[in-house]
Amino acid sequence: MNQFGRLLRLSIFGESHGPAVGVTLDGLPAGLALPEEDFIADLERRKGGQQKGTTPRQEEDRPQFLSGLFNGKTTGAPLTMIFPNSNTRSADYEKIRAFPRPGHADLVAAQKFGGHEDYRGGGHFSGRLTVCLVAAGVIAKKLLRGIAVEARILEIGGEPDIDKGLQRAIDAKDSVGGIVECRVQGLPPGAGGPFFDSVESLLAHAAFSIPAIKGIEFGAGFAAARMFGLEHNDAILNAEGQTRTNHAGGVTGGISTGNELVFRVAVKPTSSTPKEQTSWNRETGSVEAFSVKGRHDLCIALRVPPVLEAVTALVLADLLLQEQKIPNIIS
Ligand SMILES: Cc1cc2nc3c(=O)[nH]c(=O)nc-3n(C[C@H](O)[C@H](O)[C@H](O)COP(=O)(O)O)c2cc1C
Ligand SMILES: C=C(O[C@@H]1CC(C(=O)O)=C[C@@H](OP(=O)(O)O)[C@H]1O)C(=O)O
Repeated sequence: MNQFGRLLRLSIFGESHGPAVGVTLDGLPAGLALPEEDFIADLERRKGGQQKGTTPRQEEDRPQFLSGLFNGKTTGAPLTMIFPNSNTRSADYEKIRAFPRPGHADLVAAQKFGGHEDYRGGGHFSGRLTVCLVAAGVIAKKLLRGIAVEARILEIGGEPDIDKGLQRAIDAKDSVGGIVECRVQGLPPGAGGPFFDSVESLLAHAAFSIPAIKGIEFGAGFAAARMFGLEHNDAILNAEGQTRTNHAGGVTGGISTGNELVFRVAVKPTSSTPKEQTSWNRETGSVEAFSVKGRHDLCIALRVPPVLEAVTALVLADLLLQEQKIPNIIS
């Protein structure tokens, strides 16, 4: 159930206000060096509290290795890392327990799990678990030698000037969404398959596993629907499949073309907006006004780039393992 990947299998576990969140990666090649300092850059990029508009909740976010690592290198056995939760404020959630937050998982979780779910901090649904994805992504990036995966924010609240987009939300005392683009350079042609394991299918599957992602498009994406064929076709320039334009975003027939892989995701505005809103009160049974108090990201998109890079790297590493382009033992 809570597993993703074919040869490189990822599972994540834990709750935002439980003792820890964690990740197990199975199928990793043996002999891959994993010094702790190699995790720091991406984990720091994901951390909250570093910039305006992100949660002030501060966690250390350093991996603790429980298995799969010996003498600083992967053993080939399942690798498990955990990230303790130490800065939780669960009382915030007791106060609004009567009100399932619109746009958050509170109500669906209660419906599905009958009230047994850990609702504190969004429990297992929380963006907190993306620390696990980022750590696993650091390892996947190491497997992608010569391939660069980079994501950046394209706009916040429809505004390409990110600071301006964010300031509008701060002034409005409301949350805001955004668009994040991911580009991959150096991906060889031949990864992916025509149907269920198309590069787009797998990346979409992985991207939608990030909480708050509501849309994805590859290359020209939805704009392709408004083009004529001649405009959209990417003229092929040589036997390597290099093309003059890249409306396909680096994938045709579900298979990587060797051109740059380009896709964008839509990140919704944080449901836990500071604004007063209404919800069905599960104690009184009536619809009432309430507001969320707590330490929330005003703009989740600010935190998404390293997470998107991570899931992208995981998908591509899995596909390249299948293509036998990554060895089973790293020497
Ligand atoms: C890095 C990250 C941080 C997030 N921070 C918050 C937050 O502070 N408050 C909140 O309500 N939702 C936050 N979310 C989004 C919720 O986790 C998400 O909306 C919720 O689990 C419901 O899932 P859905 O939006 O995919 O439907 C965050 C998501 C990510 C990826
Ligand atoms: C803890 C993180 O983000 C959390 C994601 C989140 C949510 O609802 O997704 C809600 C907030 O949780 P809390 O109310 O416990 O502060 C964020 O802080 C993190 O990203 O490490």
